[in-house]
Amino acid sequence: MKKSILYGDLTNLKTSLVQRLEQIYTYLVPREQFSTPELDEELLDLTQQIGREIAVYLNGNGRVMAVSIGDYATVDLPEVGTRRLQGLSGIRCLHTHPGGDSTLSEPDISSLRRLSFDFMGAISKTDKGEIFGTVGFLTGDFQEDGTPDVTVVGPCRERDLLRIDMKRLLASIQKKLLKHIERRTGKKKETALLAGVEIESHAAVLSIEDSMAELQRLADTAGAAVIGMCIQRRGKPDAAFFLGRGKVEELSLAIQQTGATMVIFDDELTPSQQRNLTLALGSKVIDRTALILDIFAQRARTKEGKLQVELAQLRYHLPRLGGQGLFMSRLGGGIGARGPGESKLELDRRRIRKRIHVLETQIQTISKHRCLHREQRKAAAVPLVAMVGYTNAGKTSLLNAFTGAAAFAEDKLFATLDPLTRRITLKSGQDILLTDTVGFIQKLPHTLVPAFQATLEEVREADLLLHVVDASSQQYEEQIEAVVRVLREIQVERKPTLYVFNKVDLCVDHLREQMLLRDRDGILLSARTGENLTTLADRLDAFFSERRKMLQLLLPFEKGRLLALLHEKKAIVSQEFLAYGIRVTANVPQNLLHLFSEYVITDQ
Ligand SMILES: Nc1nc2c(ncn2[C@@H]2O[C@H](COP(=O)(O)OP(=O)(O)OP(=O)(O)O)[C@@H](O)[C@H]2O)c(=O)[nH]1
Ligand SMILES: [Mg+2]
Repeated sequence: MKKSILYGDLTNLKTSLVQRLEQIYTYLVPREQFSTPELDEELLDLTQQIGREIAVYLNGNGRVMAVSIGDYATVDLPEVGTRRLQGLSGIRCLHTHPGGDSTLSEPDISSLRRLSFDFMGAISKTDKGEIFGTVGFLTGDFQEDGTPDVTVVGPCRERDLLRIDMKRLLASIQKKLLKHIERRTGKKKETALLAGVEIESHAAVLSIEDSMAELQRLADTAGAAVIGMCIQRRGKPDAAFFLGRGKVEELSLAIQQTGATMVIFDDELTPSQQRNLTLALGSKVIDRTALILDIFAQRARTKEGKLQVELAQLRYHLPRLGGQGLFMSRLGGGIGARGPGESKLELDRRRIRKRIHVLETQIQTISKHRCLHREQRKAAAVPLVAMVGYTNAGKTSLLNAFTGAAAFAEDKLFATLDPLTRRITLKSGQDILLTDTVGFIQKLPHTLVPAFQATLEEVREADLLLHVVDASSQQYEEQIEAVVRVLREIQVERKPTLYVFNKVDLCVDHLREQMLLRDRDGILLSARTGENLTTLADRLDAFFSERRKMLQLLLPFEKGRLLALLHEKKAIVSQEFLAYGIRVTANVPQNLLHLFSEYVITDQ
């Protein structure tokens, strides 16, 4: 089920109109086309009824990503504007003009430039009911001061605009833009085509379109520009080529036309599929796993993180070396060659096995150290709260907002790889440790799950999980589902969990807010604006105080340290110094109980 957020000015709109506006999310536009007559008709009819302009943002698959009402230029879209310096943004903007004039305005042109839209289109209806449109593109050339050149087609009749082959036109603009970037930065940017198979019988959590959109974000995060994609529906993937032969030929042609430097497959390829495809396509072929490994390699920070990534890379590449050794491993590498494992990938199999062994030993040693750390922490009895959640949900931002720490947050997938932990003192005096974790994703390849044991171990140890959800995402249900599945895999799905719906500043729909909380114990907040952060702190406080137990204790005098600990936790209800020790009534936090078990007189 899809949820639809409407952006912008919804004041005084009848429910029936709001519903119709939400239905716009169900429209699909073929990639070759400017728009469809049905979509144009509906947009213009709605515009007439509400007297405001409507803007629709479409992604490369022709799916509607966002709908905004009113002056679209002021809408701060979450997904737009993050792919600068990549050439075109992959986002098309189509909007209506309430009057009969479809000419592009100055602000239209300037947002086209600023956000590198694939195109900026405007449509309007004349008094006679005819639809006219205008569309502006970047040309791929630049003025002397660096301003991108723009060309405008129209105003002309809708049917003439529908004749433009958008796919081809945009591919040629993109090619030009990337050349320009290459000249300016001196770096050749990897350009990628994406390929995916929709398995007919498969009950996937994400639709193939959403899965491909996620793959595109992953590619983007890894630093490759996506210049096209192909999807095939099949009973099952082809054993030798993953795709059908016809599709492989089509891809090969697309590589020649677009000059793409690599193809990224949405699923894990077998070593032989990868080999066959590399030879058939004559270009670099990687899969989702290799792409994620590549991102992990770029972003691992701690020693353990780096070792884990190198280990996963070597394990992934070992069966792929095949008889062709070096040649394949170079072609099969990630985006650019980089990461801790990069130079080592060129070793031969025997040496790779040896290196794997060394890494395993090193990781074991570090993991033992961490155990020790944990033991110390248990003794210090500070409860651990672990933030889990889909990648990009805002976990790191929340940790920052909560602690003022400058942990690394950015609008990329997998910004955090290694667990980051901060100590926080709540109002009641209760200390907690709040730990950030790597984001989960749908289709996280199984082989990578153990590679992130470091993160998962923290989750296993936690007293409470904060499941952070991007409330502004259309796919939030699917994302929750994907996270819960991983939690189940590591057997922690029964841990006490508090849902934190983040980014409510981007949600304008209050019905949606109610829906989010309907059957979950949760809080709506915004790490960005700070809204409701104190509620979260209060909830944490309440959680840990509820988990206390009232005890009567008799502490020997020499256990003054334990008495001090109870004071520090504000746990003491009464205390009395007797001849043979101290009698204490205390509200002892759950996680400290083990320290007092031998001194309990009565528990209530
Ligand atoms: N509007 C808005 N944006 C937010 C909010 N919280 C986070 N963001 C943005 O969302 C993006 C992702 O935030 P991160 O904190 O890096 O997300 P994360 O869950 O740690 O991501 P990974 O480490 O990749 O799993 C960043 O661009 C943040 O600025 C919020 O409350 N409101
Ligand atoms: Mg993060």
